Amino acid sequence: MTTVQKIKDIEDEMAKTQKNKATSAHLGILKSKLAKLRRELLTPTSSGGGAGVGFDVARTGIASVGFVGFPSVGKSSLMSGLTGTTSEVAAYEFTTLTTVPGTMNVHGAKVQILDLPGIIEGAKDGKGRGRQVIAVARSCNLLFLVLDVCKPLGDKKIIEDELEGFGIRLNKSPPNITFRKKDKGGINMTNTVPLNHLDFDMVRAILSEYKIHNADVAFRCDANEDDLIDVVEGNRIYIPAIYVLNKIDAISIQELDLLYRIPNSVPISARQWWNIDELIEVMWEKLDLVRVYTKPRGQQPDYSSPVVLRSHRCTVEDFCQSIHKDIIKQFKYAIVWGTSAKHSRGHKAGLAHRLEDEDVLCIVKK
Ligand SMILES: Nc1nc2c(ncn2[C@@H]2O[C@H](COP(=O)(O)OP(=O)(O)OP(=O)(O)O)[C@@H](O)[C@H]2O)c(=O)[nH]1
Ligand SMILES: [K+]
Ligand SMILES: [Mg+2]
Repeated sequence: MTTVQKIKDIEDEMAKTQKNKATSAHLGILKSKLAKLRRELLTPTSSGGGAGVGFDVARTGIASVGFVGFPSVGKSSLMSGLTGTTSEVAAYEFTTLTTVPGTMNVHGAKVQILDLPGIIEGAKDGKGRGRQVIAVARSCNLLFLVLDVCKPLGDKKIIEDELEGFGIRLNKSPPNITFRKKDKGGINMTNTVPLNHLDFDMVRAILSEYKIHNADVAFRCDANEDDLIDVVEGNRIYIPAIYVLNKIDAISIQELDLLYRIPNSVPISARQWWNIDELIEVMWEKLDLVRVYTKPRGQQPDYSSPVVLRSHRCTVEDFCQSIHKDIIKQFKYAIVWGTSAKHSRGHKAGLAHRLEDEDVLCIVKK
């Protein structure tokens, strides 16, 4: 039996099993089995998995945004308009067959855009080029899930399931669970908040499915079995996503009003180039980048070309590293102006100081 068939069998069994107190541990075990099989699919082999020919492209820019969606929803139309790169647009499905890279400037930051082939239901299990597409998506800093407004909700669910099945978690942060394997002592479970979805038996059942019989598990969030499996599996990727609802030129104002209720969504028309400003604003927020303007001593700051950092690595040291590795050796102190500075005259800071968006920085050398 192939891995895909095994997955299908377990999914069928889960669908047949009623969810209640008596079956919850059994369902937890099935979910763990499913997670393990999906990991097998993810692991690159000679016959597939990973990114493939035409899918690996050179990475440029401070961040990359992948366009994922069903065929012909308008991914290439949007990507061509944003980047000025030509990615073929046509009325037939599967026009785009590989990763097509382009770059755009978002508020001073150079961002790479990756146009991808359309995916279909079953993509994660090897249908179409789905696995290659999703493998590229896993490596992006932000995803645009492009949907056709004429059928957004059904498509949204299918695409989310495809990505979830491949270990991608959208607009979510890692569950606050710490998990440590031990040599002996059994399973020791603690929680700082009430647990409404898990009890000791379920936790033990899930862990034993992973042949883990001795471990400390500490829950600091109201986790469910999926969260626990994610932590045990450990290869989950948490990526912010924007639902780009395209082709609003084809619907009425009333229908548009309803669409605005979908969280993390931006309705646009790539054809008419409507509401692209809002899309770029939301994109900028989700990218969570930090622009730092350099000020040479005794001169005005250079506002034309900021040094752009990612928000989890934005100390003065990260700033120096991103310019040149030798700057650290000559570094004496920095003077910072902006929201991270304690006073407006300029704040003397060391390498560990965390910078904020639009700070101005002057490096004083030894
Ligand atoms: N009405 C309307 N049509 C659009 C819009 N954007 C794209 N289209 C049309 O939708 C069709 C598909 O556009 P593409 O940009 O090729 O779509 P894609 O998602 O890249 O398609 P694949 O590469 O085949 O997956 C083309 O005929 C476009 O002209 C839009 O905003 N409104
Ligand atoms: K197309
Ligand atoms: Mg395309």
